Amino acid sequence: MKIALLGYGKMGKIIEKIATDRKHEIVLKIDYNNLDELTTENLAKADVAIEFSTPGTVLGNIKQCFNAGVPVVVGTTGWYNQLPQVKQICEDGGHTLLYASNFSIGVNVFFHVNKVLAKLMNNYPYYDVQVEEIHHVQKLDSPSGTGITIAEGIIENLDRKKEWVNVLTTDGDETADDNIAADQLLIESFRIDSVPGTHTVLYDSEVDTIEFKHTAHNRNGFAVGAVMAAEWISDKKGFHSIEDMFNF
Ligand SMILES: NC(=O)C1=CN([C@@H]2O[C@H](COP(=O)(O)OP(=O)(O)OC[C@H]3O[C@@H](n4cnc5c(N)ncnc54)[C@H](OP(=O)(O)O)[C@@H]3O)[C@@H](O)[C@H]2O)C=CC1
Ligand SMILES: O=C(O)C1=N[C@H](C(=O)O)C[C@H](O)C1
Repeated sequence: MKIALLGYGKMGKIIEKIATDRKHEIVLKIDYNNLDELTTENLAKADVAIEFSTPGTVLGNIKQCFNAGVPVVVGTTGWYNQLPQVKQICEDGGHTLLYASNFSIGVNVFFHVNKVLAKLMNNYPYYDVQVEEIHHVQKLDSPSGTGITIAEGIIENLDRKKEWVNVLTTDGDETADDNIAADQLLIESFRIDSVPGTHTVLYDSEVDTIEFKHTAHNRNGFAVGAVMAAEWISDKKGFHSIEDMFNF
């Protein structure tokens, strides 16, 4: 397949390596320094685009892909309040998009088990639950997209939680959960050094704590999943999330 990379930072560079290893060809690489090359004509040379840029640039890039008629895999996070609008434009125009807050296979298994666990915990009301996420200090958005997906999975399945709230804890701060109502689910975000991504669900009672945790050792898992998604979506139409691909 011919692939356009929209965003050529930490993720774009690893995706290039994985895609090339899988015998794909990179026909376009866009970062902040060559935005003038992001034209309909150049995009149309690709079979599929993979978008890992920034929360502020992702929507414009998605629209460019729609205009060029190129299916797009979106990994960028921090724009999910716009999902309904993008879904509408995608479906009305007969375009193709797949998005995921996290493309790693391990995290998608985690998402599935998280929902099963949340349903089970309806039987045990003396446990409170919270989500923690740790990422590198360059991360622009909080909470992480993965943290939001985990929280949504809990809220859909655990009757006593109705909405999530986020606290970004920086060095030296104590956890500020005093103002969290019983029906709110805390997502606590930490930004530390170069951590690739660690997500934990904690069920805490007076007598014990259950910890359910995923630790990314590097970014390769995200990149492999994104290239697999590009392969999967290249012959499809419509608006898809990664759940459609894994089909657990
Ligand atoms: N869904 C998933 O599995 C994962 C999602 N992510 C998400 O992916 C996004 C990117 O992450 P990461 O690669 O670590 O971030 P980086 O900051 O390393 O890379 C972002 C890239 O986007 C480029 N860029 C800036 N403006 C534009 C534009 N208008 N069009 C295209 N590219 C542009 C930057 O260029 P320049 O450097 O020149 O400024 C840079 O190359 C983040 O939102 C992150 O949360 C990350 C990992 C996994
Ligand atoms: O910015 C990152 O690095 C990551 N972002 C994604 C997110 O916001 O969940 C996925 C992964 O955790 C790495």
